Amino acid sequence: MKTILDNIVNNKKREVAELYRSNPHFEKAIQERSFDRSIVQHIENIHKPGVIAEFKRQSPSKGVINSQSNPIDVIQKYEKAGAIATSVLTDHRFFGGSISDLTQVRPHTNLPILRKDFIIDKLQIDEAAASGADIILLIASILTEKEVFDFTMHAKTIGLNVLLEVHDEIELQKACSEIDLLGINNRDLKSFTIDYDRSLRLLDKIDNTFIPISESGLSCSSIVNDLYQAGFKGFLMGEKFMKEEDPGEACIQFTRKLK
Ligand SMILES: O=C(O)c1ccccc1NCC(=O)[C@H](O)[C@H](O)COP(=O)(O)O
Repeated sequence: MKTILDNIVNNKKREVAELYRSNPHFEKAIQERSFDRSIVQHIENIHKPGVIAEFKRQSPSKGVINSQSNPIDVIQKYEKAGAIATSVLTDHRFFGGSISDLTQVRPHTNLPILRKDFIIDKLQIDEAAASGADIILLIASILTEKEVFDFTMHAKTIGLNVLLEVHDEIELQKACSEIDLLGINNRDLKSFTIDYDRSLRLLDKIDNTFIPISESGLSCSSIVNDLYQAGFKGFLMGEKFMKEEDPGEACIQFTRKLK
């Protein structure tokens, strides 16, 4: 039986084919990119949990989360809250986002921006760089080890940081030394169940050259503080903020409780 993730990837293949057909020219925008927003430096300079606050309108697991908020307003408040980076979901069909959300917010924030999407082709990496992203997400479960390596090298060549998302030890074996951030997803992308202990169990197995990030289903400051004490540096959080009428304010309130 097909999972949601299979459907997302199949749809992504159609979108990538369409992108190729449109014959985009990303080279100039890539050459003109500025390289002043490294999440690696940000994360090493703060001495508390680093929140990567996400702009997310809807999701396969929760349906519509927030259809009202404006990405610029939200992300400016995320910055005020002290987030170390922001994540912008650019998938339209399943998450209600778009690449124009990314291009829109770029001039209005100094935060490093993660393009949160399902990357299956190098052209999407070029598109991310040309549209203002500083970081891309690679999801180990939908890529081969070779693709993880090739896409990472390509992203690094054009000045992007790479967050590799894994869910178990088998996926962890696809990591290559050039990635910057290693994300452990607490959400099982097949069943959508959340298990924070997954982060803790896998943490010991992570090479200490990677910056460990705990992703998804995080809503409680005490859990984030505990995961930070255990060794996680960054925390990718979307729904906790986006389900509120004022997501930026929710982020401000949340980050005050981190230590
Ligand atoms: O969020 C989902 O339902 C989802 C389903 C299938 C694939 C990916 C999915 N989420 C993408 C994400 O990475 C999350 O938006 C991100 O980790 C933040 O999670 P949360 O704090 O639980 O909104």
